[in-house]
Amino acid sequence: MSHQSELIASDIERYLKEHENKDLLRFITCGSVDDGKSTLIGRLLHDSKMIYEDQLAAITQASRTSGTTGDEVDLALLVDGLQSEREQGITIDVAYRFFSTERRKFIIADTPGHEQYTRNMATGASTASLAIILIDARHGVQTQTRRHSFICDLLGIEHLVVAVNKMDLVAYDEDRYLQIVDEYRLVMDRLEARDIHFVPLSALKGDNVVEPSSEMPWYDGPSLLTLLEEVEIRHDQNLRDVRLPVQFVNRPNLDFRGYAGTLSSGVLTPGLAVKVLPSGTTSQVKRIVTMDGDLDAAFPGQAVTITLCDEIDASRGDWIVGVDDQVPLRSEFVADIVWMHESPLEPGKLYDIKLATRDLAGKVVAIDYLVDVNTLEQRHGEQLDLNAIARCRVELTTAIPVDDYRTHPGTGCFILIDRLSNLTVGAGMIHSPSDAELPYEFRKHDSKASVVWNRTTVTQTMRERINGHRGCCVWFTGLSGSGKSTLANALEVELNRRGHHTMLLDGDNVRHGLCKDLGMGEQDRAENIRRVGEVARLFAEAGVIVITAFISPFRADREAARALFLSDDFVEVFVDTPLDVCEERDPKGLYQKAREGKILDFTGINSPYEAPVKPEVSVNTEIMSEQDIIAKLLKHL
Ligand SMILES: Nc1ncnc2c1ncn2[C@@H]1O[C@H](COP(=O)(O)OS(=O)(=O)O)[C@@H](OP(=O)(O)O)[C@H]1O
Ligand SMILES: Nc1ncnc2c1ncn2[C@@H]1O[C@H](COP(=O)(O)OP(=O)(O)O)[C@@H](O)[C@H]1O
Repeated sequence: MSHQSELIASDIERYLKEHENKDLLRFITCGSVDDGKSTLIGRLLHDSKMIYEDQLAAITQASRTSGTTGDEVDLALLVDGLQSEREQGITIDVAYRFFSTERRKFIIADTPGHEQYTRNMATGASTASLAIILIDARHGVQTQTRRHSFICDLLGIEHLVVAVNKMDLVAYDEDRYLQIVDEYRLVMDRLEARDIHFVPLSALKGDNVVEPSSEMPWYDGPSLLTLLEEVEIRHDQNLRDVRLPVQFVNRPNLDFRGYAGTLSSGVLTPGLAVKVLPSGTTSQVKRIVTMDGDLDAAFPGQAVTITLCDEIDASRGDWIVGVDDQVPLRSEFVADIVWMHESPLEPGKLYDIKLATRDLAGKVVAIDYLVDVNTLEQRHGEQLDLNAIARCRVELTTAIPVDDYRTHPGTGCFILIDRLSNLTVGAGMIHSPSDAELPYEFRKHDSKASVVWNRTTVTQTMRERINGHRGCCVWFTGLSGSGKSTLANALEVELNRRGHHTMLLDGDNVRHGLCKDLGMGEQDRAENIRRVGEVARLFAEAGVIVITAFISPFRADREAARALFLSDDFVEVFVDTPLDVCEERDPKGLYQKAREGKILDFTGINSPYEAPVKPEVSVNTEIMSEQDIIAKLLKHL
C-alpha cells in the first residue's frame, strides 16, 4: 500500500524502483487523544491517500456509532484500532504505521501520551529521528508537553515539530498561536535538540496538515507534511565510525567465513582496515556479501555479511570497527535507564543485559538520581519504579566495548532482562563512557589489586543536593607573588557570601602540615601537587567548591590533578603575571634571596615554570584589577 501514483497503473516496475530509493523518516507523535493525536495521524493517512476504500467505508460506519465528530468522518477511528482503547477513549500501545508521499516514506510510532505510558513512549522514540509534539491550542503548554519533549530529548531525537492543533477552536487566532510558541520557548531552553519547528493546524479540518490553510493567512510556513518531507535527515547518521556488531558467524563450508550483522554506523567498503573488539585483532574487509551479489559499500541500517582478508577469531557479540577507532573497553559505565516493569529495579540484583548483539549479565550498583520527567528535576531515590527514569551506574561481569548513546544510538544502548521471567524490564542509554567523563571510582586504577573500592551509600550527588551546588575545583597556578593567594582568598569570600560551601588550600599552609616533609626539588613538588589534587578531589566529593593556590610549576602534575575530576569540574586559572612584576612585588622577599643565591631552586629564577597551554581562565594581575578578575571568575563558574 502506498500513496496513489499514476505509475502504479502504468509502470509498476519504475514505481517500485523510485519507491525503494526514497529515504525513510521515522517519527513519533507525542500527545494524547485529547490533543487530537489520532485524528492527526488519521488525517495524514487519509490525505496522503493511504486508506483503502473499504477501510474508509468501515470508519464512516463506525463514526456514526462511536465517533465524536458529529457528521464528519472520525479519522481517529483509523488509528484507535484496539477495541478496549476505543471504549476507554485512550491509546494503549505503541503502533507503527506506514505511509509514503512522492518524496519520502514514513513510519509513525504512535504511542500513548499519559505518564503511565512513559515506557511505551520511550520505546517509540528510540528509533525515531523526529517527534511531533502536539499541543491543544486551547490549553497551551501542559506538563505533558514538557514530559514528551524531555523524553524525546533524552532519547536523542534531533528534530522536533511543535504542532499547535485545534486552531479552529481558537478562531485561528494568530496571537494565541504566538503565545503558545513563546510558552514553548521556555521548554526549548532545556532541550539539546536544536532543530525545532512550529506549525499551527487543525487536524480535524485539515488546515496546514497536508495543504496550507486559507484560514490562517498570517502563517506563511510549510504545512506539517511538507515539514516532514523536507526536514534534513541525511546528516543525522553517523557515517564516520564503523560499528558492525556481529550477529552470527556464517560458516557454510571450510572456504567461507562471513561475519553477519546490521551495520550500526559508519560506511564499510572492501579494503577498509578494521579491528575486532574486544580482542583488538586487525584485518581488512575483503568482500561485502549480500543475497543480491557483492556490494561496493554498506551504509548504516544495512544487513550485510562481510569477509575479512585474514583468518581471525571473531564471534557473535564482537564488534568490527574502524582500525583507528578508540572505543573504550569497560565493565562499568553511567547510563540513563527507563524502567519498564511493575516490579522496581533493585540495585545490586543481577540482570541479563543485551547490548547490540552481545548477551551479558550485570547490575545497577547505584542510582545517582531519578529524573522527574515532568520538570527534569533530579531527585534522590533508592529504587526505580515502572515508567521512572534515572541516571544509574551499571557494572557488567565482563569488559566490553562501549559507546556513547548520543553519538552512537545503535551501539550506545542496552536492555535489561529479568533472569527468571525473561522479560525486558528496562532500557538504558549510555552516557559518555570516555575515561575523563567517568566518576573517579570507575576509572582504571593502578592501585594494588588487593585494595578494592569501597562504595559509599551516600554519593557525591546526594551530598551536592544538600549543599545546593556541585562540588568542583578551582585551581590557581602561577609564579610566586603572581597573586594566587590574594585572588583565591577573594574568590572564597565572594562564594562564601553567596552561601556556597568552600575550602581554600594554600601552598604555604599545606606545606606546614600535610606536606611538611616535602622540599622544593622537582620530585617533592610533584608529590606536593599529587597530594593536593587528591585532597581537592575528596573535598569535591563532599560537594564542596575547593580552591587551590599552588605554584604547581609542572604541566604534567597539573594534568594529573585535572584527571581526578570530571571535565567540567576542574577550572584551571592561570595567574599570568610577568616575572618582572612578581619580582618587583616580592611580597616575602624571596626573589631577592634567590637572586642573592640564598635559595637554590626558586621558581622563575633557577627553577622552571611551565605555563598552562589551555587554561579555562587566564588573568594578568598587572592589567586587571582584583575585582575585575573575581567578576570574570564568578561569571565562568
Ligand atoms: N624554592 C622555592 N620556589 C618557590 N616557592 C618557594 C620556594 N621556597 C619557598 N617557597 C615558598 O613556598 C611557596 C610555594 O609552595 P607551593 O607548594 O605552592 O610550591 S609548588 O607548587 O610545590 O611548586 C611560595 O608561596 P607563594 O609565594 O604564595 O607562591 C613561596 O612562598
Ligand atoms: N590585580 C591583582 N590581583 C592580585 N594581587 C595583586 C593584584 N595587584 C597587585 N597584587 C599584589 O600582588 C601580591 C600577590 O601576592 P600573593 O597573592 O601572595 O601571590 P602568590 O600567592 O601568587 O605568591 C599581593 O601583594 C597583592 O596585593
